[in-house]
Amino acid sequence: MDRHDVTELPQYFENLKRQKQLLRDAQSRRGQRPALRPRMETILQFTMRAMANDANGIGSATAGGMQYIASSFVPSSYPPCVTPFSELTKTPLRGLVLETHHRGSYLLVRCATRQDSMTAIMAIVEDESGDVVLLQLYHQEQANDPVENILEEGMILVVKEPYLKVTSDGGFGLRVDHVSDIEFLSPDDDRIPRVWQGTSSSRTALAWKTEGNDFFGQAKYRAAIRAYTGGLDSSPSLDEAHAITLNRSLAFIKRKAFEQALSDIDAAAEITNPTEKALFRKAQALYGLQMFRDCCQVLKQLCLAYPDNKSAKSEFARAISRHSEETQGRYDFRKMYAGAAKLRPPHLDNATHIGPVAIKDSTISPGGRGLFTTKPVSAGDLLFCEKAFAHAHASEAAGTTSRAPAVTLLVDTNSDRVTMGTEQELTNMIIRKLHDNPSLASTVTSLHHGSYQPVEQTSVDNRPIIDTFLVRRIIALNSFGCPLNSRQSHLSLATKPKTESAFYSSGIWPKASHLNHTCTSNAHRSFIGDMMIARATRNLPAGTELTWWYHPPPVEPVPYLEHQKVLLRTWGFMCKCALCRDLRNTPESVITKRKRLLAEFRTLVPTREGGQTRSLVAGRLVGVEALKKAEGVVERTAATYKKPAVEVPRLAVAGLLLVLAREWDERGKPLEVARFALAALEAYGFVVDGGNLATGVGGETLVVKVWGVMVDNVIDCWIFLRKAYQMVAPELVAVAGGYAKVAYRVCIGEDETFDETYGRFG
Ligand SMILES: C[S@@+](CC[C@H](N)C(=O)[O-])C[C@H]1O[C@@H](n2cnc3c(N)ncnc32)[C@H](O)[C@@H]1O
Repeated sequence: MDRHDVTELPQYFENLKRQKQLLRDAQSRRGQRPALRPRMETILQFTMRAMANDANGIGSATAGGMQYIASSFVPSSYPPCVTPFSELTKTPLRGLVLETHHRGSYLLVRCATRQDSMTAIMAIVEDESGDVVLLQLYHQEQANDPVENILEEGMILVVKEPYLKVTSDGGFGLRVDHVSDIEFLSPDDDRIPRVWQGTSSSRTALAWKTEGNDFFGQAKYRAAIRAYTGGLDSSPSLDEAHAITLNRSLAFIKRKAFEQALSDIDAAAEITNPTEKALFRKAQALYGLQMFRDCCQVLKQLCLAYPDNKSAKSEFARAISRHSEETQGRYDFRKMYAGAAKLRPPHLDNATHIGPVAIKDSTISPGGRGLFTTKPVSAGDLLFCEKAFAHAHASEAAGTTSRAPAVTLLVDTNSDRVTMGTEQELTNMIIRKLHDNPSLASTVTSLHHGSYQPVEQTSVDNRPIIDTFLVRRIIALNSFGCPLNSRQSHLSLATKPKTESAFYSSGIWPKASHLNHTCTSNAHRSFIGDMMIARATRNLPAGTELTWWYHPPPVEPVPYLEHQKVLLRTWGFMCKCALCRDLRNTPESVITKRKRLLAEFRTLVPTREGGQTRSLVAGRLVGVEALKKAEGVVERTAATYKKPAVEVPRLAVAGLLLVLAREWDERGKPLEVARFALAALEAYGFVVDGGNLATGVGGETLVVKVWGVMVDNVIDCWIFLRKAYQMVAPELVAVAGGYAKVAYRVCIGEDETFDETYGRFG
């Protein structure tokens, strides 16, 4: 939904074809025994390449000052290991064959080099015989963490059910796609062979704690957690266990592993009554999990027991604000804009509010679910305002600063799609969040995943199992591309030569994922940072299934199948809404005629994008004669539609009528402006009573009887009307302004900035 699908662009389609050929070539080597390469040579070569990559900035978003677009290839999906470790058999590297998942086996390896990171985190690893191979870990963490490496020389790992994959350069490496298929061993793990054992096993709990604190001080939270865990495994005294557990809880909080933090805090509370520090951390973890009511309770307890604790008081106030957003749906939108402008990534400190909606069996998606109203709502009403479960931001500076996540070209041979954006980063974020907070798993895994068959087991050896390919599939079918904020996108429509309808930033909003598609739509989404705001576009009775479009309905005349192609390829369905049904019954000759008329209109009134953008070519003046002719062209276009616009909106015609309204506005002709703006609204499917200045306005009212398709242009229609009435029918100004404000609220998400954008009136 609003993501950059570039599959059809020739260069990317070629890329997809090439990757599929590589895949076939690789698979033809399945079962071959690889020729392992000499140890020292492999290590040296890898280390030198990693150093060269460091020097060139590869692995960060910039390479040599140029924008660096990483490319990632998704292999054929395979399930994660679900077998307990005790039932796996150890295999040496020499026991592995190419392109094979070694089910029932595990490898014990030690990192023989530092890490290098591209889209995967890589290092050379060795087994106990000293044989070496390239290890490629996918989806472990954000690949560009400047502080902490995932792989360090000397680290010992278990690779479950190893997969020796042929790489694109014809070599091979151990590829790990599922985070649960890898286990990082602590230095005193008894699975570590004697030859690899260091001196650590004799360390005291206190020594581990000190090491953990040192790592914590350097913001190396993973390492700190490993050290604290070492301390807890080294027979600590009760006091030591309490201190280490609480320290580890803070390291978990820093890594946003809130559930693990909570379980540590609860464990510490079993040793002694919760301390001030413990209560504070509990509140932090609950806040992180967005459990604001529970968080408020803990903070209340803390404030009562420790009245001098100022941080507790301010945290309490913050948690109360979130709780009231959550329950009442009232937001400080200006503060949200300020947050989105300042924070990078623009992840706002706001709560989700779910309004009058509920999930039920869909009336549109056969066998699927949908989102329905639970009470009557009016156009502009808030349906929900949802915080992203995960949101990957491609900053305005994507590819220009080392910390800006690069846009990734993702080539997926499972779905035959090539996308450009932040899907890769989003996948990593979701996997990490689920891994660290397993109880959140079903929020994501219950989302629609088409025909993908995930493993049923959710944990093994007390660790969560996360199926990367399931997450990928869910992202492909449910994620949304999003702007930094919808107001900015709306404003830029006035100046940009081309309307931007796809975005590089992306996210998953679980509630929003339940809306099905129609081109006519009765709900609209907008964004501020990682918050999605969904509003009704029409007055709807209780029990109405809510829909919006995944892919915008065509504003240019296109044949039926061309419009369905994207829906079918990306989401696996064909739309049967009124617009699509009408298009299916429209003969090709009529489409051709509409195209011809549109071209004629463009020669008469040359707009930047044929009438679909909100601004005209600067400095051009169209003669009145041409406008009259253009009007005739629009009339002839409208005559090609059989059904009334209220049943089948005429989006292409509406855009052209708005262009004419704008032209007459520039010439200061209010009667014409009102005529064309109202005609444009009608073409969008609105039924408006009154307001037509040409037919006389004395004492007339202006009422929307039926709401039509809600696009940014609708705001303009009402703004033009307001302006026209200001000149000749002041009694209608406030009404037109009120409708403009509703349209603005729907399309932008809020109406607090309406006056700022369109000026006061009246
Ligand atoms: C984001 S999910 C929407 C919720 C989904 N129906 C569910 O059961 O969870 C997208 C999927 O819903 C189905 N879908 C959405 N709109 C549809 C429509 N107009 N007709 C048929 N299926 C639709 C398709 O299977 C699509 O891949």
